[in-house]
Amino acid sequence: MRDARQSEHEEVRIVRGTRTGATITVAVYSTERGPAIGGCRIMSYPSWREGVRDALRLSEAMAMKSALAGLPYGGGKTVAVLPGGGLDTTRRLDLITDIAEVVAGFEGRYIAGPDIGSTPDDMALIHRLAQGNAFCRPEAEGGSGNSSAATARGVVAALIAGFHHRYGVSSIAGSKIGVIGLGHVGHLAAESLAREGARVIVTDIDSSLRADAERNGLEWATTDLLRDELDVLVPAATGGMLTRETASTCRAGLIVGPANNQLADDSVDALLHQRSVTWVPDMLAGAGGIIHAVSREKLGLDAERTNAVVGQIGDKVGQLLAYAQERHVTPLQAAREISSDTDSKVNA
Ligand SMILES: NC(=O)c1ccc[n+]([C@@H]2O[C@H](COP(=O)([O-])OP(=O)(O)OC[C@H]3O[C@@H](n4cnc5c(N)ncnc54)[C@H](O)[C@@H]3O)[C@@H](O)[C@H]2O)c1
Repeated sequence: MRDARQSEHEEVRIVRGTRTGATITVAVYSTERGPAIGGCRIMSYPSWREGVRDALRLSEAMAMKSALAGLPYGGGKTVAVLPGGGLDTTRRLDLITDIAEVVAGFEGRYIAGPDIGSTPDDMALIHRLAQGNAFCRPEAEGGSGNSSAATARGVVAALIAGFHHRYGVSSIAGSKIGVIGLGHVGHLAAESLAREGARVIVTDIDSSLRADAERNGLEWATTDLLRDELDVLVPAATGGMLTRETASTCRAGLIVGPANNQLADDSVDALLHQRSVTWVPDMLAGAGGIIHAVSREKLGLDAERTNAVVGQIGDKVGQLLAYAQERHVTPLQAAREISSDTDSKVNA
């Protein structure tokens, strides 16, 4: 039973970077399954408290992601609040060094990875300064490199499995799919879905991406994808897009995408469920990248075997949605129950 007065996080450190003054939060939700892993987010926030709140939410989601993916790791997250006015190259290196110092203090209980605002090169520096506790260094330095392609592969596997559950067919050819966010993951996923024969409509706040998208067979949206009639909506931008308001007007039958923390709050999951919109939890749909990093760097699997493990996300999505249907629970409840069940098996 949750006691709302007590933190569920195992450990949270909020540190003012000695070189940059940036507020850096490292939140470790749990190390029960193994060391906590989670990305390092560097972005601007309205206040440092918002940064801390994001670290708390994202680290909990990472714990669920690891458990659902069956990885021998717990969940953690770093959030560094970008100082006003941004950072030049030297100050940015100072910030990564500040972050590495905090990561090093966890002595292996937390392992960093890239996320919004950080790169495989940053992980190489953290790896050097924090006793090797960073994933996804560039391949030339012995790491598994950028994980976006694996994340996109996992999203496509999750989408096809979700499609089968929702519509009873496995082929997405001819379906209408909307993708919000054409960044590292979004553009790879969108192009791959178009290759499968879907009509893929895309949007991004960066309109300079339009020409490239159209060259690659994607349609640029002229309407609001969050309100359009779609077979599938793919949130691939930032989190929090599914609010009570957008969920109550959303006309997609299925929502599945990589964006972390898509639901503004847990009540949105229930609202989507009531409205018969099938939502695939992002903790599972977006797990391809972390599965790739762990499989290559820690489990020593080759590229082919790693791709096969990433592809198993499809089976896991099918199982999760079937579990939710059989027990009359929402997908988020199902994800919580399945992940805590795998945690208790680890602890047994
Ligand atoms: N990269 C990975 O391997 C990975 C793994 C797991 C989860 N994720 C999550 O998936 C999402 C996408 O990751 P990414 O690496 O492609 O990020 P990215 O920063 O490369 O791309 C995000 C894109 O979304 C666009 N965008 C932002 N706000 C938008 C809005 N309101 N409407 C439309 N477009 C908007 C940005 O312009 C950008 O092009 C993020 O939430 C990330 O945390 C990524």
